[in-house]
Amino acid sequence: MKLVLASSNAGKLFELRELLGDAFELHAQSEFGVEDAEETGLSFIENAILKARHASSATGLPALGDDSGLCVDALDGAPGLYSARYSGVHGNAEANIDKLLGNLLGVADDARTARFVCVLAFVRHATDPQPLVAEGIWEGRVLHARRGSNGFGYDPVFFSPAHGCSAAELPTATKNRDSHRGIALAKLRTLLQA
Ligand SMILES: O=P(O)(O)OP(=O)(O)OP(=O)(O)OC[C@H]1O[C@@H](n2cnc3c(O)ncnc32)[C@H](O)[C@@H]1O
Ligand SMILES: [Mg+2]
Repeated sequence: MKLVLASSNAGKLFELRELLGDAFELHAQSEFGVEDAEETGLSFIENAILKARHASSATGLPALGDDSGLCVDALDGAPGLYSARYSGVHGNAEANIDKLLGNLLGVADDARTARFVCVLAFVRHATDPQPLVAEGIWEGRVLHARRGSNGFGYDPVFFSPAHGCSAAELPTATKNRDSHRGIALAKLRTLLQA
């Protein structure tokens, strides 16, 4: 199946291509000159659907939207929906991490609980009244300093107790198997087969 990924994030594209394998031909929206959708929703679900509809409308192809982020308990769920632009500059992972660590200065390990959330939305066409929607959650906590260099975004400061290391210290295949995105995609595949 040929489909368009409604995202400009290279990290997402890389992970989703690995996850989807050969049965899907996943094209970045940039290949068709599609600009980013306005993320005006108040939830990951709303934004994932907005993104997918926008890309499908512009390309005429089925589309996959990914809206994701890091929700930190000590910060009332921030950066959450605004994870990509937490520092004020969209997509600046270094500045986003610096701001996050600054806001958690002095917060003890057991109060640094957090989770990665990913919602994937699939639309068959731009006005599809029945988008397929799947959510994945990955529990962990925010480290005091960066560890590792794999992955993207907040991976260097996200500690996964299940793995005993940061997300950026995991090989791609392990992150993809156990991450919020990997879990959401496994659920979406089940919905696609139903
Ligand atoms: O909207 P698109 O174009 O898809 O790209 P984006 O980077 O703006 O994506 P989001 O709006 O969904 O914001 C998600 C942000 O959450 C963070 N994030 C999401 N998944 C992550 C992961 O697997 N590892 C690390 N950080 C992640 C990262 O900072 C992303 O930029
Ligand atoms: Mg975005």
